[in-house]
Amino acid sequence: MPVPRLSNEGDDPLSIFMKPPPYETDEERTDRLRREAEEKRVSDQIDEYIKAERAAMKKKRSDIKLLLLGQSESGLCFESFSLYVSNLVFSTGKSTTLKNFQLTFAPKAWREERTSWRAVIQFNLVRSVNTILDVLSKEMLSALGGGSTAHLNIAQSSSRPPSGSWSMDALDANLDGNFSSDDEQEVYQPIPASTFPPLKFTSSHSLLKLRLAPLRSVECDLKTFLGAGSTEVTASTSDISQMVATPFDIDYRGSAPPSASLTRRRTNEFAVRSHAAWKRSLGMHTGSSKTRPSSPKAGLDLDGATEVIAGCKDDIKMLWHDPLIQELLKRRGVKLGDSAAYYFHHVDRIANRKYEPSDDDVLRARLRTLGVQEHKLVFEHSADAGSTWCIYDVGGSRTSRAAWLPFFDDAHAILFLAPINCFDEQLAEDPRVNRLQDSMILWKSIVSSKLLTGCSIVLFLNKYDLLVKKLQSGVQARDFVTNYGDRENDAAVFAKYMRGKFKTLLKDLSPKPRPFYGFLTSVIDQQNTGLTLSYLRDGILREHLKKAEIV
Ligand SMILES: Nc1nc2c(ncn2[C@@H]2O[C@H](COP(=O)(O)OP(=O)(O)OP(=O)(O)O)[C@@H](O)[C@H]2O)c(=O)[nH]1
Ligand SMILES: [Mg+2]
Repeated sequence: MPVPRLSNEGDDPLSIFMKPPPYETDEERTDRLRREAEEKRVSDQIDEYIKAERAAMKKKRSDIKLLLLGQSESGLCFESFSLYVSNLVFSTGKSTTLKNFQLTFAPKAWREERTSWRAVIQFNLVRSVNTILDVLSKEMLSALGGGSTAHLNIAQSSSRPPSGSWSMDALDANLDGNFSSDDEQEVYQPIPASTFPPLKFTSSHSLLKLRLAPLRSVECDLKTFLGAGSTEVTASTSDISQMVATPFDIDYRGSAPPSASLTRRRTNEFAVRSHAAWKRSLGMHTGSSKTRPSSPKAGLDLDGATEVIAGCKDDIKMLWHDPLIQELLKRRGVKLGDSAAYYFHHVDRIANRKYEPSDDDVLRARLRTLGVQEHKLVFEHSADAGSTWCIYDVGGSRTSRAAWLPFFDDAHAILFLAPINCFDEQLAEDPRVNRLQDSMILWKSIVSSKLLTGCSIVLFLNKYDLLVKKLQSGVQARDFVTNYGDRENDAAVFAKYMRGKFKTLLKDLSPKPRPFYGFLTSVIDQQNTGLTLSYLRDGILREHLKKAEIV
């Protein structure tokens, strides 16, 4: 049966309107066609513009902003005591977590960047060697009666009595982070020389010092090349009063917090950087060592530094494996940073002319973060290939924390790292404050912040591997955390206890109810961290989409 036509094409007003005039000349026709082509071009252009706008809006919606927060701190230099603190490093693992993000979700970009970490790893190794040489020199000098440092105990934590013990109640009373203790100098108490029998150094130690001397200038060169991140912040005692735990915790009384650009202008340390200068100098995607450029910045021949380090390989091994040196480091409580032992263990590979860093080497590398650094993570795999996350990695020292505030405004998620192994350590910046306590003060401030009400917050209780080692070495948690009571001195039990404390703080202090996500992590373990981050990515995305009412 023929379908009845509702209207004849000839009756359609649009068709009538668009119909060419009945007696059109050739010239008029050409003119009309040209006009129509032009109109179509403009119309297509508008369509394209709308399409691009839509895509940009969609992209904007899916761009997650993630802040990596947590403490870290500086070596503190009391000049009159001439302490061996040059290599003191306390951090939480924020930058290492960022590296794990790259390794897990952007492996191709990670592989291209990996070689550029070589200079940092060499610097970390050389710096540890030089710190040991400093301690050795001073000890040998004082054995000859030429110095007074043999009378100083610089141990910061486990080798001294638990003067830094704290209770959860004390935490409640000290929200501002200015925890007071009776004797701030206690950490640096002199001890009588007779406490230890003298160490008998020989001419081989003097020879080692001589043969390793070229590493001094290598350290200087690498430091110049790598920039300010290669030096730990030092603070004089006079700075202590200025350094509160949560400088961003200011009541702006209705006025807006300072913008990122304003903060950026105020001080260079607070600048947002997308890439460290040393990475730019290396062109980031450096190929083999043959094509690696010399640094234009320092006039430094990186291959020359590699040569010197390779030439010192056997002496470095000898220094590290010398039982007398190990005893000296123990007696003097020298801390070389979390990765020193790892790099010494792999010195055959690292102190080599053909050295190429492995993934693990890069995860262990230490370079202090200055201010706030922005990283664009472009996902390479899976359903969200091509989507971008903006990850802000911050410097965690108390002097850096004021720079965090402008980034709270539009953050979607915060990954907060607290080093669970440091329950027996004090801040070098302020020896009155226990490090885990400082982390909890920060956590309280973050979870109670009104600015961050809409933000998902995730906790990493990090450095769990170091906690296991510490408790196994006999350090008693109850000596430092008084409320811990008679619970077992076991890493899993202690971690569960602390996780509970962080959870309670979040539940009690959040302006609005929010779920607690708390993980025990060792972010140098790439496989487990990768799994945790995948889980986290899904969770953050789901929360984000829910808030944007996309699902
Ligand atoms: N053993 C162990 N070492 C870790 C862990 N997390 C980080 N580290 C090491 O600790 C050092 C410092 O880590 P970073 O990630 O640079 O610390 P950060 O929090 O970024 O420090 P700042 O930039 O100073 O705020 C590096 O050498 C890391 O390899 C961990 O879970 N276990
Ligand atoms: Mg960092």
